[in-house]
Amino acid sequence: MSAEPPHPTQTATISAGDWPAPLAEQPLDAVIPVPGSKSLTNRFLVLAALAQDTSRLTNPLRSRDSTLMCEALQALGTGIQSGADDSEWIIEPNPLRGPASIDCGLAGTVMRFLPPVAALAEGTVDFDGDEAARRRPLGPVLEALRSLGVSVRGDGLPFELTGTGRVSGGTVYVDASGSSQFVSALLLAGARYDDGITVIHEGKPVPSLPHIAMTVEVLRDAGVLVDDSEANRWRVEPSQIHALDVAVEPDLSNAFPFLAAALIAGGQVTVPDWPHFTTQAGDHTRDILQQFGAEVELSRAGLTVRGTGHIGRVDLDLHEASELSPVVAAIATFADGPSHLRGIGHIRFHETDRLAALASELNALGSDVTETEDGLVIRPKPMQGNVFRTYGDHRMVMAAAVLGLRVPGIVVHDAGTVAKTMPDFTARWTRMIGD
Ligand SMILES: O=C(O)C1=C[C@@H](OP(=O)(O)O)[C@@H](O)[C@H](O)C1
Ligand SMILES: C=C(OP(=O)(O)O)C(=O)O
Repeated sequence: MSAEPPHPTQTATISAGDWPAPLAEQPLDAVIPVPGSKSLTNRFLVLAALAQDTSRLTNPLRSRDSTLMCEALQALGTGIQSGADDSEWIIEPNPLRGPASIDCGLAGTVMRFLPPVAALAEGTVDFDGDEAARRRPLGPVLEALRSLGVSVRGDGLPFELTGTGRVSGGTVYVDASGSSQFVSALLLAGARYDDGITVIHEGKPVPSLPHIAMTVEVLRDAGVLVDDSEANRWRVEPSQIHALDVAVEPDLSNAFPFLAAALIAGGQVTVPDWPHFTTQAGDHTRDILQQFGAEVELSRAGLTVRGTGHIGRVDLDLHEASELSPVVAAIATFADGPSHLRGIGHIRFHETDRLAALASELNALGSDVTETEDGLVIRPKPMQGNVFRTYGDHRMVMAAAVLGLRVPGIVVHDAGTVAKTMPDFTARWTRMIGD
């Protein structure tokens, strides 16, 4: 990531890495397929590395976060290759071993999911990541591993973990109010611990619960017994993990800005292959866009969103689907009155402090946005072009693209940072507008 430029007071100038967000000159009419889900791809990779036999993953996401996950698992001994064609990966589990160095980049799924896996390796594994990743919370996962007898030096990135090839397992107490990924991480590896694992959450409510439901679902599909019948308590029985042969669903959170575009620019956008049953938090897209005033139709063709010419104000609790917040905030700047986004205090520790970043960048365009303890209040005002800083956050790029549909002259700084989950986002976006 390059340094953030100051906000100019006049027309923005364009420098390397900047992307002038295109205006929508006419209503949209586009069908936009989106690549595989980050959350599913990285869970499947972890389970495949811990499985008893070779797995096949079809339509995996190819992006910075999934590449980092592959490289980390390979460093621990796992074999990962492209299959017969480019749309599949073959994953061959091997005994996990150190010494290894793991680069987590800025990926929450890598920095949280892999310490409990590395604990099963024999040898020392050191972890680090982007500068911005060092401020992302990790302590509860490392503390839980320590309570199971694993040797860990450090409380966040960078840290070092030394495994003996096995983990006793048992009950751990975790405050997962900072991230659902703390729970998912321990559950994913827990089946391979001698006594399995029981995770008990103690603290304020856990955010992003659909992501834990996703973890439970993929474990069950791999033959693992999971009890999630009680709130804030998850039990994973010790067992083998079956090899996987799975197709990854499209990433519904990455589909969200494309579908939102129909509401902002008018016309319609369809994302094909929308699953009719899914644990992805991105499925909240349907309800959110409807609340803003769009027409939403799930059919054999996929999910179609049509603009109605009206964008209504919303009062939304996004605790379950917090990764959608940046694009929701962008939509709200065009609404017919003030909107309130709640339940997302923890996104201050996502890729960046998303509440501060959104307030700063939207206000620089002329909107009136204030931060609350757990969200944002957005009072729409006329906006004009400016540099839109992205803080290494892929979802800030997506939010800026949505704004640029209607606000001329938005220059998205460091747009390449969107490669965290969608390297060809800007090309797809341009295609959607030109279609
Ligand atoms: O487990 C996962 O794949 C994710 C869980 C969520 O994290 P938080 O619980 O930290 O919000 C979500 O926001 C993130 O994008 C992906
Ligand atoms: C919060 C996000 O990512 P991560 O998996 O790095 O937590 C996100 O994708 O919005």
